[in-house]
Order: sequence, then structure tokens, then C-alpha cells
Amino acid sequence: MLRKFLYRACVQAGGMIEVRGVYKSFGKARVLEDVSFSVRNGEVVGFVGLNGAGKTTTIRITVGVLPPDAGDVFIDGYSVSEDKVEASARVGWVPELPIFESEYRALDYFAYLAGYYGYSEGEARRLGRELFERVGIGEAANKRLEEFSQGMKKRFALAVSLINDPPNFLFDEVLNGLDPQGIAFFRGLVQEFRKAGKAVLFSSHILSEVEGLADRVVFIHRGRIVGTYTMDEIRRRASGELLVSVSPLDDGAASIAAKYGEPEKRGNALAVKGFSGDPSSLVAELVAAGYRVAEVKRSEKSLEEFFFELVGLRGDGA
Ligand SMILES: Nc1ncnc2c1ncn2[C@@H]1O[C@H](COP(=O)(O)OP(=O)(O)OP(=O)(O)O)[C@@H](O)[C@H]1O
Repeated sequence: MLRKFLYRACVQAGGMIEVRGVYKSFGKARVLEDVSFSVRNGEVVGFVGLNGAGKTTTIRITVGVLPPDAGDVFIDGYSVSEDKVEASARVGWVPELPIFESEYRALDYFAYLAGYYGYSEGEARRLGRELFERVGIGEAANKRLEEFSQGMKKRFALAVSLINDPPNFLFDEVLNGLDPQGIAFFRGLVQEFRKAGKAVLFSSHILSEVEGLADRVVFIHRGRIVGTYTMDEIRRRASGELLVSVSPLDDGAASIAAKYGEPEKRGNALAVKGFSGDPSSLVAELVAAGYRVAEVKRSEKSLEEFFFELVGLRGDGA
């Protein structure tokens, strides 16, 4: 009780998602093991892992449609196990493959769902038209949901998740199936959410997809959290190495290079991992100290390589 009170005193408009020590098995297969992470208010967090890593299962537990075997999730301080109604009212969810009663017309079904949030029929229809316009399905209000493409279903699910303007959002592979216009719209929406202090978690199996959107990335592999990095850290680490062919290749050269990254000897060159700064300054420093520099080249490590390295796989997934 005190926790909730303190929590609400600290965070008013914004949201907060805290996943704590969650375990889940399906039959004998353990799918989540001690999964813990949090998303603070005003923060957009990418949830990245390969197919089958456990992203959807974590998200379903977080929104309260699947019970954890152990551990708990707190939404704005409310436990999804013990304060289910409060917790789920504070979170919007767009599932990976939204499934709706397909024979309904979009606006009719929206109005029916909005009824759960206390909207009258007329208010619900007004809100529906407004949100459909906002998410780009204004023209399709009277279409049957079975005629919707996967991308349109996602947009519809997004409109539904916006009904009560919750302070927390969970998007499962939301960019998958959206056209470029849809992706641009989603990026804009996430910016708005960030400004409004909402907590946003969105899953993807492609790290480069979350670039430009996420402030931080939580990596999951085989049901375990294997790392959490800010996007800046990822870029720094993935910005790669600078290979400097320098002679003599001695400790003095390495200590100069150490100002720019982590140097290690490789063949007749110094590989400076996590290089940051201007390569020409390093060259100038080496030359001023009496070294000869034959070649300098950057080996760009892509974001995907960073990810594969983190989870201990090669780029081909082997
Ligand atoms: N209801 C279920 N019954 C049995 N196994 C399940 C069930 N749901 C998920 N799994 C298994 O749990 C593991 C994690 O699945 P999950 O859908 O959470 O992964 P994911 O990271 O979301 O993958 P993707 O990127 O493919 O969507 C997989 O091995 C999957 O086969």
C-alpha cells in the first residue's frame, strides 16, 4: 500500500513497467527464466530477441493475459497478479497478430469494445472515428474486420489500445506488417508518448528496426535477459574498431590508442575496439610521438553483429 502511495506521489502522468523475476514454462519446456527489467516514464525501450526467445510470452504476462509461474509484473506499482484490474487498465497492448471478431464492421466492433471503458454508444462512435483518423484507417470504418489486411488490423488494435489513453504501452512486433507510411506514423506516435511521459516497450527481432526509436534496448535470448544497453552505448560499441597499422607496434603506441578505445595487437596492427573520436587525431598523436602510421581503416560492426555477438551466435544464426 505504502509502495503504491509513494509510487503515485513520484509518478503522476507517466507510466512505469517493472518485470520482476518472471519464470514461465509450457509443459516441460522452460520459456522464461528470471526475467527482470523495467521501463520508466518517458522511456521507449526496445525488447529484442530472436524468434522464440520469449518476447511475446513476456509481453502477454505483462499485460495480464498469461499468468507467470513465479515472479510478478508491476504496472504503475499495481501487481498484474494481485491488482489485475488496476494494472491492466493502465496498459495498452498491440499484439503481434491481432485477432478480432472478423464478421463485425470496424467501427461497430470498436464501439462494442469501448463500452467496456464506460463509453456510451454515441461517444464510442465519435471516439472511434477520431482514433481511426489518427491511426490512418478512417476510410475503413465501415469495412468488416475480415477484409482488413494485417497492417490495418495492427492499426485497428492501436486505435483500441488508445481508448483509455493509458500511461503504459506494449507493442509486440508492431512494425512488422506496417507499410513505410505506417512505420513513419508509429515513429511519430512513439515520440508523442515519450513527450507525454508514457512508458513504452516494443518488441522486435531486428535490432536495426529499433534504432532511431528506442532509448534503451533489453536483449532476451532463450528466455533469459542477456543485456540492457542504452542506444548510445550500442552505437558506441557497434561503431566498431579502428585498425591502425603502426610501427613500432609497442606498448607506447597502445597507450596512446587507449585514449580512443580499447586497443589490442592484431597481426602487425592495433585494433582499437569501441573507437570514439577522430582517427586523424590519433594518427597525429602517434606521429608526434615518433611512430610511423601506414594505414588506418574502420571496421564497421553492424548493429546486428553486436546483437549476435551478445547472444553468442554468428551472423547466420548458427
Ligand atoms: N502456448 C504455448 N504453448 C507452448 N509453447 C509455447 C506457447 N507459447 C509460446 N511457446 C513457446 O515459447 C517459446 C517462446 O515463444 P515466444 O512467442 O514468447 O517468442 P518470441 O520471442 O515472441 O518469438 P517471435 O519473435 O517468433 O514472435 C517458443 O519456444 C514457443 O514455441
